[in-house]
Amino acid sequence: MSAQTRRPGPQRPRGSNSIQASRQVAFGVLMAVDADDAYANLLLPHDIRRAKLAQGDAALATELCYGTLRRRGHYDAIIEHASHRPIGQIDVPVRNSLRLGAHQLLAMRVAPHAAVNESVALARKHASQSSAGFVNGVLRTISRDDDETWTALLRAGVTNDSEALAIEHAHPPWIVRAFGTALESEGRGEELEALLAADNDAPRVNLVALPGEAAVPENAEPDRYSPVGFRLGAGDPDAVVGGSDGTLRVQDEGSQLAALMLSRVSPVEPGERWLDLCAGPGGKSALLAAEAAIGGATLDANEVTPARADLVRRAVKPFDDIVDVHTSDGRDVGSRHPNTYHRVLVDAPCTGLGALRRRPEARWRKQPSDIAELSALQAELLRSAIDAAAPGGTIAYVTCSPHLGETRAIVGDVLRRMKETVTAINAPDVLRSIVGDIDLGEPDPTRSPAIPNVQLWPHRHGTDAMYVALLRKADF
Ligand SMILES: C[S@@+](CC[C@H](N)C(=O)[O-])C[C@H]1O[C@@H](n2cnc3c(N)ncnc32)[C@H](O)[C@@H]1O
Repeated sequence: MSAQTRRPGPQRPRGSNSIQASRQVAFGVLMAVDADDAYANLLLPHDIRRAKLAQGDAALATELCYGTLRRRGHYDAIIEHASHRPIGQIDVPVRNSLRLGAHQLLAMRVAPHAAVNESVALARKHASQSSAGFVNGVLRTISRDDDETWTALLRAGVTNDSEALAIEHAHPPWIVRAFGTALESEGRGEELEALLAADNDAPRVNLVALPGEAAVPENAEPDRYSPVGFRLGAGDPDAVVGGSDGTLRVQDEGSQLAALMLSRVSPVEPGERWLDLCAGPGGKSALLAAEAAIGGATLDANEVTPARADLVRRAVKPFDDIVDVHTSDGRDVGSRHPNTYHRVLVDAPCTGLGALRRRPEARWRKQPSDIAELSALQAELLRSAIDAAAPGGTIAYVTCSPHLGETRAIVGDVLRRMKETVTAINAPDVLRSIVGDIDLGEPDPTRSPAIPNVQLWPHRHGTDAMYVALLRKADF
């Protein structure tokens, strides 16, 4: 790692030039995300433990880090304005000191002198004495106005609505447009602002109690929709999960519903064979395995990346008598095992645009070009899943993205090209049979074929923006 990208070490004693441990940890993660493409949600908990932060300091480090990363593009635009320099021309440690300072000045109730002084100290320590003066000057300029005023200033430079929303809600404009298009396709374009705002709220930790193995704890708050999901009112989720032998797991409610829509689409016949084509790290495999065990079915869980296949093995450990884990390219599974499986899940690799609220930096990393690359793979995996399905079998196509290029475009194309082989099952009806009443968008009647799919949304359902389509293979 170069001197420019060096990450700060653990907690240091405080002094006139010292930096509070929470800021040190947050800054280290910002640096690793910027310079080494690290994932904040994986690195931050590790660094908090390493620095032995007490609970309050850990919460502060989390807000500093996630808050700064979520609004990074917004702060960059303000920094460029205040410094008259493109963000890409500011050294990595200097720009991250500035971002951290900007977040404290504009979005947190931190005393301005503390926000400025600690960012200056970070720049002095991780860059140079001269950069400390630059950071001081830029942050003092930023501190003269509040976030509302800066936002109005940035907005004054744009003329179209999606760019204005992008500035206000700190999302890249192309993502705002993609979300707008997806909502409009359900006749819900007016919900765009609520969706963008929901992406900026950290989600509460959601858990699943694997059916047949564990019950929702009595003191827990049951999920709004998932019959096996819950949240903890108090208590440490890690401790609850750790003490459960793998039968209580952290899992978004939307992911639970996607797995249950496949396992409960029809009564399970003993001896059924199920396939999870893209299983890593194994969250849905674990829930499918629990459901399979109850119904007398077996599960093949496939994952192309060996390290992620190991995570699947760990996730399905309570069910190792009925689950086999394989490490194949899912695109080959259909030709190798044609007409074999009664239920197939394709939880396709996707942009993850539906889970931006839990991956703070992700929105700034994604590119529109990711869609074209992924959609070719998604289509191949879905075709392989259809080949692998037994006659009369069910295929669930799932993405954690609402981008129409990854959802309806893929399913619509398959339905058109393979209309002799597959038909769409009414997914909203299947979901309602599991959860009761739920407010879902209507399929757009102007699109052909109209696909009765399910699109969940953070702002409406409190879940990740999970997409589910169910297909039935013809019974030749
Ligand atoms: C969205 S994730 C699946 C999440 C998983 N179902 C869960 O709930 O934990 C997609 C997975 O597909 C895997 N993958 C990517 N390309 C693949 C391929 N060609 N064949 C099989 N798996 C693939 C990725 O490594 C990733 O683990």
